[in-house]
Amino acid sequence: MNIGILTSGGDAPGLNAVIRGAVRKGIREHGFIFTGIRDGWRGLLEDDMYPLNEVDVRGLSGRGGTILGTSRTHPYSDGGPEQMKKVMAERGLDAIIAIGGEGTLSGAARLANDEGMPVVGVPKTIDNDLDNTDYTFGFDTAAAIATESIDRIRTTADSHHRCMVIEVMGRNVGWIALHAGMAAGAHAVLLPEFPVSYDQITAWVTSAWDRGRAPIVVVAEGFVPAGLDEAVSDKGLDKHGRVRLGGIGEHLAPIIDERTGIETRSVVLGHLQRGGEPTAYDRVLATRLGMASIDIIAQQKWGWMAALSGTSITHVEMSDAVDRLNTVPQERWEEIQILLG
Ligand SMILES: Nc1ncnc2c1ncn2[C@@H]1O[C@H](COP(=O)(O)OP(=O)(O)O)[C@@H](O)[C@H]1O
Ligand SMILES: O=P(O)(O)OC[C@H]1O[C@](O)(COP(=O)(O)O)[C@@H](O)[C@@H]1O
Ligand SMILES: [Mg+2]
Repeated sequence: MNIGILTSGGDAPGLNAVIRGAVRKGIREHGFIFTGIRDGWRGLLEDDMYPLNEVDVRGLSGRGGTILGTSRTHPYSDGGPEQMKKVMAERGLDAIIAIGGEGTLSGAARLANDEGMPVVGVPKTIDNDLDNTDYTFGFDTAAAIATESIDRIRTTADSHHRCMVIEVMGRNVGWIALHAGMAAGAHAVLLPEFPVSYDQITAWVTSAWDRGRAPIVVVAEGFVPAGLDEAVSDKGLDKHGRVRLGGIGEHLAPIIDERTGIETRSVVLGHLQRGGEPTAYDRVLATRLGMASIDIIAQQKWGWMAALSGTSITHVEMSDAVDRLNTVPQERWEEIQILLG
């Protein structure tokens, strides 16, 4: 079999480890050959691809980014499934491994289930917003980078007796904010799932200040202050029409400053959270998921993806994983509140 591999959506540390795991296992166990498709669905629509062999994936488990490149190109644009089928036939591709988040896998599920295409998936995202898999690779690395950044910001906050607001990624879920906030000992943690009033934020900041601490506020980019209808975003749309989140940190800092009298600054961690080497946890998870995608192909389970359940790698239907977002549950929110303020 000739297997095409593509990476789509925002990059996540561990993508290269998936590619290496899949290619190694596919070649060694099944004698498959591989084709690297550039920049997600764009490469499949535009026939931009190249042969991928064992030498190409050498030493990749710890390398950040994706050697294949990525994009947010929609699979139903520019000729859509019919064009992809034509390219696959010309190239002799027998199956596609799509490595992506909820957007990419929604597309992959449609291509497999509605168009009859031989597509399987591997879940990735720093946001950890995919259902039916316990954790996605990239999340552990992003939470670790955010934690280290908050630790660093704390020393400057302490020195200047300031409040610092740190805005982290995550789109409409608060996993990165929750884990980094808990790991770094933040005094306020603000998640998209649970609106919080300015009064409550002010109370947490003041309580930390009154104990002699420089208050640390971690806010997820998708957080919606109580009373507002939608996330505070000042960045408009990306070139594919998707809302670009970000701006809540800059929104909150002057409000906290004015209400508490504590000098307040905000920092946006941004793409730093996605860059560089994956943690050991993400390397192992990504490698195992990549290898499992080969089992799914060997069993011709089109429309399925590899997933993590506890410590085991399982196979689940992609459509189930994208049905709903994996949001932070109420009990995790209640759990962290005892630590705030
Ligand atoms: N329901 C859908 N069906 C088909 N394609 C989709 C769907 N939702 C999103 N996409 C495509 O997948 C791309 C990647 O999704 P995005 O959310 O940006 O990244 P990720 O795959 O990491 O979640 C989007 O830009 C869009 O082109
Ligand atoms: O890289 P961009 O296009 O600025 O997008 C930023 C978004 O990508 C992410 O880093 C990852 O999102 P996806 O997994 O959906 O690609 C989000 O946390 C963030 O909102
Ligand atoms: Mg997404």
